[in-house]
Amino acid sequence: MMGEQTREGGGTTMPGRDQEPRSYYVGVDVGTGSVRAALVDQRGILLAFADQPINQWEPQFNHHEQSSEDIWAACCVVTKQVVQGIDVNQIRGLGFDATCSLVVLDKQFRPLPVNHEGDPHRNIIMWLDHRAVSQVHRINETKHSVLQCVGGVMSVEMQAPKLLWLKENMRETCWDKAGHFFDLPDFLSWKATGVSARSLCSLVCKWTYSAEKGWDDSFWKMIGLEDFVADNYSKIGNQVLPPGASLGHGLTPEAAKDLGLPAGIAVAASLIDAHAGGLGVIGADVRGYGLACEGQPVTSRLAVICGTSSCHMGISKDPIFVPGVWGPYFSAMVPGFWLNEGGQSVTGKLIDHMVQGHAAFPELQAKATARCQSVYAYLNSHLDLIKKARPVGFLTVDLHVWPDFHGNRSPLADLTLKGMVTGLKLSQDLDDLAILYLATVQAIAFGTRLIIEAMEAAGHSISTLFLCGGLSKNPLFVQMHADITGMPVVLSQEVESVLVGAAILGACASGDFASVQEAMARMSKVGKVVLPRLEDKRYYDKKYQVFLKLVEHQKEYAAIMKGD
Ligand SMILES: Nc1ncnc2c1ncn2[C@@H]1O[C@H](COP(=O)(O)OP(=O)(O)O)[C@@H](O)[C@H]1O
Ligand SMILES: O=C(CO)[C@H](O)[C@H](O)COP(=O)(O)O
Repeated sequence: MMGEQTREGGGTTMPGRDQEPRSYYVGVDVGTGSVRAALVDQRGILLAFADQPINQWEPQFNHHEQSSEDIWAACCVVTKQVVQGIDVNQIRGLGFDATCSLVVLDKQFRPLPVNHEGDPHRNIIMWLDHRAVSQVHRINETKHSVLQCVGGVMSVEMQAPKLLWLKENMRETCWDKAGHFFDLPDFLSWKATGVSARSLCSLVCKWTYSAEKGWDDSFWKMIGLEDFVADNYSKIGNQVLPPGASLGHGLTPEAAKDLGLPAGIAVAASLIDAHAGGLGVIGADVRGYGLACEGQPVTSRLAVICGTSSCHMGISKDPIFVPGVWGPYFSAMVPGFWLNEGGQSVTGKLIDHMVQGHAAFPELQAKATARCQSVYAYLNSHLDLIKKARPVGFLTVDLHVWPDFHGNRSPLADLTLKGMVTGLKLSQDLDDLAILYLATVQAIAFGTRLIIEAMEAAGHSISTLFLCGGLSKNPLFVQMHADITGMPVVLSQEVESVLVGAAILGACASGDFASVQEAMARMSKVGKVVLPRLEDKRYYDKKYQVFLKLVEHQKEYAAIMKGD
């Protein structure tokens, strides 16, 4: 399935027909399920958008793989689409963001298999791959000081355990032959420019690099990856640049041909996708919306990027250590600020799983198709029908979900946790599916509340949420986040704000803006504010109490089963 849409930008007609000469930037966003590109102008207006799904393989449970060649080919398709019909000489810069997946290449930069089947096409261990459980346990047992900067506990989704897994499980076929391990955003900028410098964002957030102290030799030696120290980190990056910095001589002629762009245009050091979403939303001018954050520093804003997973990005002037929340990471998103990143590993993926796995899903699909609606739009209108006079959220008074079907990333940092549902009945009709969907959406919002409470207990002071990503297109998801956290939710003028973030990188690399902060202020804009229904607070406070009991009970069950 391929979607493409172009639309008018802020009162203009089509790109290129403006009276004023314009500068354009191309943003490319590689999410878990698809690659998207946008043509964006210097005001942050999206003039063209295209997307294309990408392949994923799950050869075994908890093993998730992708192909870097497949992803690059999709980047080329969508980029060519968004620049069709414009004068490409007006394109000033290109920025990439991507999921934090691990790309493995040999010494000649060719893909190497990360699987026992030996399929070299599948050379990416995806971020949500949980194959390295034993490795991450051993890494955490070292209690090395670098763990303080990942919330005290390293996640199995980070790169060090995956690298150790490759060394321990695929020594001859992968480890010994490998020449380059890239985070996916850095692979893309290398592919575009031939420059293998890594972004500070990926190395700091997923590889234990410190913006102030660099690599810590003792960590790599302690976990059994001393190989990297011996060759001065050449395989994982010994040249590091801030996101938005211009790379080498810009786009190479070969990549320019692939992407349909002029050779030599500026290409930026990239960002992880959640961080690009953060740049796309967090700096917007909120004057005139009556929001508390208008009179508060930018540190009162929490960007929540909700796609396959949700990432909760909070910034601070001084480092804040939040148990179970990644960071503090210096300058990994907004330069000069510390970043804490909370997260839920599966959110969009969980909603899809619950809906698609239900017995009434074929009926839902047929009815939604008949109305030319997405299944989510259909479910939302179905909930509106069955709620009668009550607020929709009250339909789940006796149905509760714990959402950690893929472990808990934050703030419990426990990959052994599982999903829970309580309140099931014998019915399996469409009403039942709609209410289960609602309870799942609510559970994800309660997870966000738990993360915010952990961040506030450690010193953050958050008043406003800025949502983006695929799930922010779902009005029920947005309203539940407002109601359950009690905070207003700001949605950007551009729905595809992650792409605005990627374009901000391209704009910075082009030199058109003096700083990331300046580009953020000019290019991110408020579209809509969704206020919490404070009258429902008591109900959600009670449901939150149940939510917390669920995990308490899950731990008790595990303890009972472990006992003699
Ligand atoms: N129009 C929509 N309405 C409701 N939910 C949506 C819509 N579009 C996407 N989603 C949800 O968003 C998730 C994907 O978000 P997306 O940002 O595209 O993910 P990723 O960046 O991880 O590829 C899906 O799992 C789906 O649940
Ligand atoms: O770890 C992350 C960011 O640090 C993200 O969860 C990961 O990159 C996947 O993102 P998405 O859900 O948008 O596909």
